[in-house]
Amino acid sequence: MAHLCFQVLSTSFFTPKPQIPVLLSPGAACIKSIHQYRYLYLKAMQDDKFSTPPCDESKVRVPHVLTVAGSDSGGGAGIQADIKACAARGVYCSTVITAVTAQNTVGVQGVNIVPEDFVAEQLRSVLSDMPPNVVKTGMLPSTGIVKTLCQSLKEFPVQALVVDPVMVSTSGHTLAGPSILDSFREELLPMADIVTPNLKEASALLGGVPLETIADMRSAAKAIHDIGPRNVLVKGGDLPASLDAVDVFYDGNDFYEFRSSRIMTPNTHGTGCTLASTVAAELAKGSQMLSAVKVAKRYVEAVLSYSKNIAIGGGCQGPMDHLLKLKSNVERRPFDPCDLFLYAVTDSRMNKKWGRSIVDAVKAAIEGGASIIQLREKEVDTGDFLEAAKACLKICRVHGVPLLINDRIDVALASDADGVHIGQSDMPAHVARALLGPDKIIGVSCKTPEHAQQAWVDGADYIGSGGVYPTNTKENNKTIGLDGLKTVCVSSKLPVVAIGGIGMSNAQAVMRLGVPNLKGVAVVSALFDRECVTTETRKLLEVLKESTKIAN
Ligand SMILES: Cc1ncc(COP(=O)(O)OP(=O)(O)O)c(N)n1
Ligand SMILES: Cc1ncsc1CCOP(=O)(O)O
Ligand SMILES: [Mg+2]
Repeated sequence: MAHLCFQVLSTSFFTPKPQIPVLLSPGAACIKSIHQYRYLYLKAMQDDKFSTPPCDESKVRVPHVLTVAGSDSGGGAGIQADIKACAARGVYCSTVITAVTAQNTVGVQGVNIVPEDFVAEQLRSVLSDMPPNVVKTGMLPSTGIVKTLCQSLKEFPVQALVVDPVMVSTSGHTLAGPSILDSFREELLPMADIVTPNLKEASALLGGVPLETIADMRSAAKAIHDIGPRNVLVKGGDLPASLDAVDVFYDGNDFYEFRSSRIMTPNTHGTGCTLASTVAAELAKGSQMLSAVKVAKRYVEAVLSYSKNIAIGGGCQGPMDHLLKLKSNVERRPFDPCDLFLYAVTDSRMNKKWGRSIVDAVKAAIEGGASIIQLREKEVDTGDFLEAAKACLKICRVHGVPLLINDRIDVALASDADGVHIGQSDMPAHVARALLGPDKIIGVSCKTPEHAQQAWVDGADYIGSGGVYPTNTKENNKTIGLDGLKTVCVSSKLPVVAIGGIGMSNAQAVMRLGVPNLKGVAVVSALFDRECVTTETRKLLEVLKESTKIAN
């Protein structure tokens, strides 16, 4: 079969030259007309038309998808979905707009087709200057636009072409009429690396055959494959009476069925565009087709599940919300140094001694008025630590109390805790920052002004300074005393919390040091090595409040 005559040699898309498709078959001439653009690609490689401009070695090539699609004013589908999906998958996305639609969650109110020559001009602008790895197409509303696109791709071949044959909107509005079907079949599909029709689109491409079963979807995938694309994904979301969502993938040799449980939500607008863009994004990053499709399916499922209850618009077709990863950070309230006022730090040995769980210890400290919690669980298995962190996080979120994890950045990431506290012998704070991103809280233990300066440079949010007084909780820990604490506070650009041997009897002495950036005390044994955590926390809170009254 024609498409088997090509093999990709290089798998890295970050080398200065694009991938090189190689004609394997001696009968290569027979495929020239079908995959003409790849032939031209090869020729262009030989002519060295593709040599990239001399580039600075220090510059990083980013995977890049060009989407050729319509704009959706509602932001759920089309160009807007494509940009969001690519961004969420870490891929640069450029855009050629073929139509501007007025639409919302109720339906499509209007469509304004961009003149063919202006689509051509946009294509030329992008393809001639910033060649994408992959082109993904969505709404192509006229035969002229389809032909213009095919012509441009012959002139500027790309590594892969993903065709989402958009025809009808989710609300039932025709976005590309039957007149484009011939140009799809004759020109665009034979150039495609994958085409991703839903049931209606697959049926339309095949002249209106009814598609009602998975067996029908397989036959359709095969029949569409015969038109020329290298791979076909027939999406079965609209399959009647099926509980699972089943998609059928056919690569010309084998069929694969992707099943996922149906997510009951009205917010499905943009699913098709998102799936195709994610396939394109994964291909641009260097994935093979099958794994790109698998990742895209999983991603769409995750976004659907995340968006299932969001309320945008009054209609019955709500959009998906792609940037789920960023979302949890946006919703979290930013770190306030005043949170350090009464910092409760748990201890696994003390919890064991008093027969309480980590979750019970945290509940009690919050009830007593702790303003921030740290799970300092040195002896707990990772799995148990993670479960405890997730459970504590639920409680902390309800009460608006930040939850930090001691030492374990992996547990903080996996539980989505608010941050970490790390010491001088842990991972450097700038590495923790790179792993945790800009929004998580990072605290660093500092005994000297030099430590404090480095913590600030590294992007920490606060420093913990001590041990102020001798303590049995941390072995071999040098005591810095009130003088050492004051020296660190005076030099620190970050807010400071004092730690080490602090309790009811000495908390006022610490707070009365009178250095403005000393924001509170962090306490382990005076809260947790006691029978009633709530009572001790309450009492300490009163002492601290008293000290601020006296200071003011
Ligand atoms: C608020 C606060 N300050 C200091 C520490 C001590 O952290 P570290 O130096 O990493 O020692 P361990 O707690 O890991 O034994 C802290 N945990 N919290
Ligand atoms: C973790 C830590 N870091 C410096 S001192 C210390 C122990 C604090 O525990 P306690 O409040 O029981 O003295
Ligand atoms: Mg530590």
